[in-house]
Amino acid sequence: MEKLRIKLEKWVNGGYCLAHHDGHAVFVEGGLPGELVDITVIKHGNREWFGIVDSILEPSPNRIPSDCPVYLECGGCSYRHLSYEVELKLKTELLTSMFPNWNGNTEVFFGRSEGYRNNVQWQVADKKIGFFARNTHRIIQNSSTHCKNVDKRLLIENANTYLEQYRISKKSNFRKNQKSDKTISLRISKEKIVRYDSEETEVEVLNTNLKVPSKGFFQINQFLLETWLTKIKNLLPNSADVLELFCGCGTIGIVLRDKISSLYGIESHEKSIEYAKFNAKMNGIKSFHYETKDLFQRSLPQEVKIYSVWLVNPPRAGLSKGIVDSIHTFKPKSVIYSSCNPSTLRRDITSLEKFGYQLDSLNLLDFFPRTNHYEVLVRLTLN
Ligand SMILES: C[S@@+](CC[C@H](N)C(=O)[O-])C[C@H]1O[C@@H](n2cnc3c(N)ncnc32)[C@H](O)[C@@H]1O
Repeated sequence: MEKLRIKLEKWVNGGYCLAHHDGHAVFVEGGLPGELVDITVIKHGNREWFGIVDSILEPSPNRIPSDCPVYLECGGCSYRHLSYEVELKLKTELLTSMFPNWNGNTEVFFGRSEGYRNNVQWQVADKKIGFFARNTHRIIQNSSTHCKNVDKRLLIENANTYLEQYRISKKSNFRKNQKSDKTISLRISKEKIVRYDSEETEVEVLNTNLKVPSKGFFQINQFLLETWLTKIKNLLPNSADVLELFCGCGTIGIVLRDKISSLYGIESHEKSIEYAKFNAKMNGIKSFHYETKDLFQRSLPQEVKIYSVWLVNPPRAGLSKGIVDSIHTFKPKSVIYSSCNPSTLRRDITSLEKFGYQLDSLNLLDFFPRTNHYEVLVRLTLN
């Protein structure tokens, strides 16, 4: 693989520093702006190359030693070589640079930067368990014991205590398990650890009990969940009539039920919708309706026009053209949009601005410390 000596210029999205070489933009991981580094080029595109830092000749004053022995080998984190404070500043700058016309205050919310993940997917291969090395199916030695992002209870040595029912507490039985499983996905359920693929999860948040089905989505940052929901609550008008798209098992609407008069929730995962109906009932709600629909396949029905607030929380792909067009057709007064992908969020905001919507709240919630990801919560209001 090609080696290069290169000066890193500036941060760009995705955890990369941008550099240039021989007419190519080079996206480098593991560096900091201003540093002179030796890199290995791991991918050559026609115009864009990707590289990873091998050694640093001129370090930045912002560089700190990584606290993870498998950092960069694993690929899960992008920012373990800078302080969390600098990381937050960087994420805020990257976000605000995507919205140059925004002149309001960008609020930044963060919680603990360690042990925040309430779920984990351990890979199993060659009688080992842990994370894959980036772009490979090779398990990194001992990686199941020292990931700092996951709740300690999910590290495999600790999870054994909780997983006795799976007979993986003894090494011999654990090996037996490895033959049948390619992954072991675990999630925290109140005080227990459960298997994501086959068991439901129980959560208590802001005086609300929720159940999440096996394989159903639930937000992963256990320390920022209440902060996020409270911020959404503050963006909602009183007695709102809400259309909740990509509603999962109903978390947002059900937790914020005191501010909502009526709600229609749509989501494609059938079991999540079953659980949303159950969760609403369990929390004493009668005026919420839920339906299973693929929001990327179908246009929205006429009856959604009665909902003046649309609450959308799509996967990374963002909103489909059908949903954006439906917003144009049905003209809700406001769209509250929470996204884990700032690029698709920006694309959708640009489309909605053409229909007369104006951004009036921009918030960064650092759901994924030490990685290049973060959640963005916005509100758009019709002029
Ligand atoms: C980011 S999650 C949000 C879930 C929920 N708002 C929450 O906070 O738990 C995105 C949700 O979109 C759902 N989803 C993915 N693709 C979909 C589609 N094509 N149509 C409808 N829902 C979809 C997923 O099942 C998931 O529950």
